[in-house]
Amino acid sequence: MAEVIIVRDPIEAGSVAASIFMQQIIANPATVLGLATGSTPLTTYSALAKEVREHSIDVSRVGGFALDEYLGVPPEHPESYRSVIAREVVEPLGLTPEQVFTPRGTGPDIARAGAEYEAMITDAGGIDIQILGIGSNGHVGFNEPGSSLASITRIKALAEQTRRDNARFFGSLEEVPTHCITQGLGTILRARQLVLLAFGSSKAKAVAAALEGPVSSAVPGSVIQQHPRATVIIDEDAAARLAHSEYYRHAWQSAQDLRAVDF
Ligand SMILES: O=P(O)(O)OC[C@H]1O[C@](O)(CO)[C@@H](O)[C@@H]1O
Repeated sequence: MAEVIIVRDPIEAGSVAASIFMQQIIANPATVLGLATGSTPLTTYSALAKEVREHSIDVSRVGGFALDEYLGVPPEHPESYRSVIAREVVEPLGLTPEQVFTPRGTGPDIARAGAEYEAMITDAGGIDIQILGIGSNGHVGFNEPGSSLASITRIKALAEQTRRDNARFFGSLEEVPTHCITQGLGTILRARQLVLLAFGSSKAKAVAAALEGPVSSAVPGSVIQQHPRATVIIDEDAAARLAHSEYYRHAWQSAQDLRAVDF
């Protein structure tokens, strides 16, 4: 079972998650990060960048792999996940673009892009710590409901709900791509540590299903239950539908402990 930490707001979640990432990077300066996009990880990335600056952490050997990419969106497009990761992670953390990889969403022989990406992750020694958001329909990465629990990086169609959710990043719903390339649930489960975050009432149903429902491809986020080393950091609105929130609230103490970690 994942450790569940309920926090007051996304800022606090970001500082708790950044502490976990810092511990990992300090223990292993050649850490391979698994990187999510979307709005959820933003407070973690900015808190981590602040910690890295303030403690002059050497990140020259850190590597990174993004979870997913839109299909057919060129890397230089401002909403490609390559661009988003460059803005939100590479620049603030002081990494070079060569340290971080995103799945290829364009180019020749696109059907091979998933297998290529899997090979790149394997060659890098696997992902040490993966940050995850969860979609309002329970998706993680772009593994929409119905994705195989053993799936690897591949091309997928985006659910209509996900396209609507992500329309805010594009001019209109019509401009949101229909397909993506995403790490699979099997790829995600191979990461050595998972940190899943969720904020707001729109995520409450997905969070409850993922943490307390059956492990099922109907709720891709439920794979978190199968991981031996997973932490879930959620605000009170996202925790609102959990049946066992008293137990999880108890975990609030560990948020205090994590914040007190002295680097
Ligand atoms: O964080 P958001 O924008 O709510 O999106 C939920 C999740 O969906 C994805 O954007 C799909 O890639 C995740 O990376 C993200 O965390």
